[in-house]
Amino acid sequence: MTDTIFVLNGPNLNLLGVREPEIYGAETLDDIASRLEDRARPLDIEIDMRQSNHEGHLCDWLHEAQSSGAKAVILNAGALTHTSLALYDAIKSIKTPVIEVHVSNPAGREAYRHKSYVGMAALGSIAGFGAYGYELALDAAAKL
Ligand SMILES: O=C1C[C@@](O)(C(=O)O)C[C@@H](O)[C@@H]1O
Repeated sequence: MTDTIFVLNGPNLNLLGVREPEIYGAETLDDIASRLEDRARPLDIEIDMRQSNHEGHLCDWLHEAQSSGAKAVILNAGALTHTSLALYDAIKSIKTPVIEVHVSNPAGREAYRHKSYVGMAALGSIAGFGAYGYELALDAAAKL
């Protein structure tokens, strides 16, 4: 049976590749999606890649990950990482494992990026490896 992994992306990540490339690199979200699909295919995993600039969509999709029986969620919540108690609660509300991903390394950046509500609820976190972090997260999710 083919497993599905949700890859959820929050605010401003639709602008990856354009937005502050010195921090976030040149790869777009579409580039990342196609590399994830290539990596997932031989593992018999389907990638469901989504992006929204709205917190509620991310909460709804976390709930949907559980109700649809997804194997795991890879979540880059963007700036909501550092502010969203609603995302913390949504992750805590589901049994589906959630892996936090960041392109940059928030722990090495401004103090207001050091706290992660997502990281406090997630199974584990990957940060600072650029877009490749999504592939690392997929490998980790595939092993669960
Ligand atoms: O939007 C983002 C992107 C980010 O999640 C990352 O992938 O490095 C890090 C966040 O601090 C920032 O607000």
